[in-house]
Amino acid sequence: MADRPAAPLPAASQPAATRPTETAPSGARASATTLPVAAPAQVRAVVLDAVRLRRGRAAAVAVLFLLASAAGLVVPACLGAIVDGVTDGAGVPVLLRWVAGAALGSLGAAGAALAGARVLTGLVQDVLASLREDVFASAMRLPVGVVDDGETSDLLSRVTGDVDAVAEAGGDVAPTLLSAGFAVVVSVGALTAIDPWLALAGLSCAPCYVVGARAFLRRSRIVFGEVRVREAARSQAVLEAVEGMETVTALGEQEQALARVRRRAEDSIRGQVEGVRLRNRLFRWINGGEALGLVAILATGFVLSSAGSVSVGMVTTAALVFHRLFGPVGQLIFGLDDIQRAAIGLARLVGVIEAAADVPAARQVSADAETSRQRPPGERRPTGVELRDVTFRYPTSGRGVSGVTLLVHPGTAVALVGTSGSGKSTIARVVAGHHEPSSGTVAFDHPTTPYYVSQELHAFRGSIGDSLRLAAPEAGDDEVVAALLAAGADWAVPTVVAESESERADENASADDAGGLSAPGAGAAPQGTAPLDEGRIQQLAIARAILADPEVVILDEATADVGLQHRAAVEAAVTALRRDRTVIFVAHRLQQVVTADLVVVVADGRVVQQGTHDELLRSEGAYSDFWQASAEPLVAETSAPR
Ligand SMILES: Nc1ncnc2c1ncn2[C@@H]1O[C@H](COP(=O)(O)OP(=O)(O)OP(=O)(O)O)[C@@H](O)[C@H]1O
Repeated sequence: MADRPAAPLPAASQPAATRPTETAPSGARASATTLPVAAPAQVRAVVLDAVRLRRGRAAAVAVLFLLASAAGLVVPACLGAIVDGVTDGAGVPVLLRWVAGAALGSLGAAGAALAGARVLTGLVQDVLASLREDVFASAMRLPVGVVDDGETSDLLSRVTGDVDAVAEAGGDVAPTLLSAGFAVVVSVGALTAIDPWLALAGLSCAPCYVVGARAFLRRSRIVFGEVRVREAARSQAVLEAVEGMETVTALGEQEQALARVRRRAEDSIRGQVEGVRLRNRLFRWINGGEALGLVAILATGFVLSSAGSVSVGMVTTAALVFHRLFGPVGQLIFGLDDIQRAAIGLARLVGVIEAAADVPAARQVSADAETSRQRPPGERRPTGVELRDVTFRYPTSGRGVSGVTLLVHPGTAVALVGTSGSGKSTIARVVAGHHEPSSGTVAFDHPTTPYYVSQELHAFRGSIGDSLRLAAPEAGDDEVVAALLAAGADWAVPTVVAESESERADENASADDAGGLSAPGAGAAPQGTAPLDEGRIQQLAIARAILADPEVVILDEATADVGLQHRAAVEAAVTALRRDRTVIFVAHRLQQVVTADLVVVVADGRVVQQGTHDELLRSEGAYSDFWQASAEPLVAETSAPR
């Protein structure tokens, strides 16, 4: 058997008692939300690592953008030569050669830029995909309260909104940033080659760009953040008024409701006007810088050409080289806002990874989790589990389990039974990897990812599809639907289908809507008609586990907290989850125990009996006592301090 490489912690199911990372890791700043935001150095390290792993493609991008910038210089150089040719009275064939050169140069530049952008887009998408996987895998190890605190839906907003912000910036801004960067370097080089004074004159625009960009960035985050807040408040007021129409009408408060909507709409408009003003101020700085640089180049060129050190054609080339920077530099400066948003998004994403880094679950296990999901179901390898002389004590109470030895054969189900506080959940959590044994070993037949489902009920905010995909980020709609059906959550299928249709509609809408105003909430996923009851919440938790497709499942009283009316549905879901897997379950009802291949009786932190149900019934001991007492539920609500 292979020693457990540190067990994972499916986020959606971890109990409060084992929340190990409520502190931010060093270097990560705790945000107002539960999850930390990574420090810039951490973000840089993650991005550089990702690029280093793809250094071939990164080098290709650099070479292509460099080529594009260099080829782009051919056009102004040829135009300068044409000016000189005309001045010197060159013939038409000579001038046509320069025209052809300019055409070839622009074609070459466009081709190289296109190829560079293509490779870059693939690279960015690839980096993002692996980042998103890392974030999901990390989220799997985070405690449920951290994953979603019921208020802010922080994790879901990170893996959707932040990934989108980074993807947007990666797709649109990164090519602009790179081409502008290379264009600036190559152009300054070209101007220097013509005459260093011309390069210096061109650089006179830099202070305007720097001052304008700094002023913009200082305010943009606040202003555009405020715009978003005010827009949300306006939408909220509209929604409240519409949803509460009957109450508003009954109380005769229509005027107040309308006034509130009007106030918030005006607030929102004021915010947007402020945003437009901010952009206009930036425009002024950019245009001022461009005018200054161009005038400086022309003036310097005039002096130089009068002195005979450069030709008029060369000055023309210099002016055109400078002019061709207007587009990319302007785009770059206006893209700063997106870059900033992407940087914040990245810091929030890396924050999730950093938060999970302290959880005692190794990264390799997350990789295992993904591997186990990618296996075709028929090829799932049943995995045995062996605990040898395992001891674990809670530092705060000194209680726990000791000397636990237990062999779970591949594909079998083991029930842990015992009175309250006897140590059943502790054994389950040790196998799940939530607690590292202070002595003894937990070993699996082969590296695997046990999936832990607790009795804790947690209704995720956000869409059902997203909440299921926490266990399997790349799962398609059909897989999500299959998991829901397997868990008997047929009721959720129409919602998930509507959610993904609405997401597609949103994507199409945002593709059509180039930065325009879309109706608030347009395409929002239809919400369920009623809040989820505990039975449905637990069915979703089990569907999530089915989607994760683990080889070993640990069920810690998964049906304990659902009401009697939901028990049958949840137990049916549990039966589907258990199929063809190795299962360790904490039983709280005798009826569940008879379904186990092995029953393990725990008392006072130790295993006191184990065997099949029939064997244990035949022998005297705690188990037959339980049956004789026929207590229902099995776990007496007694003693045991926590
Ligand atoms: N987070 C914790 N911190 C300190 N002590 C704990 C903690 N969790 C459990 N214990 C103690 O460890 C012992 C074993 O608890 P455990 O939860 O494993 O029992 P259990 O058999 O699962 O009980 P129940 O059926 O009530 O859940 C108990 O004495 C309990 O008080």
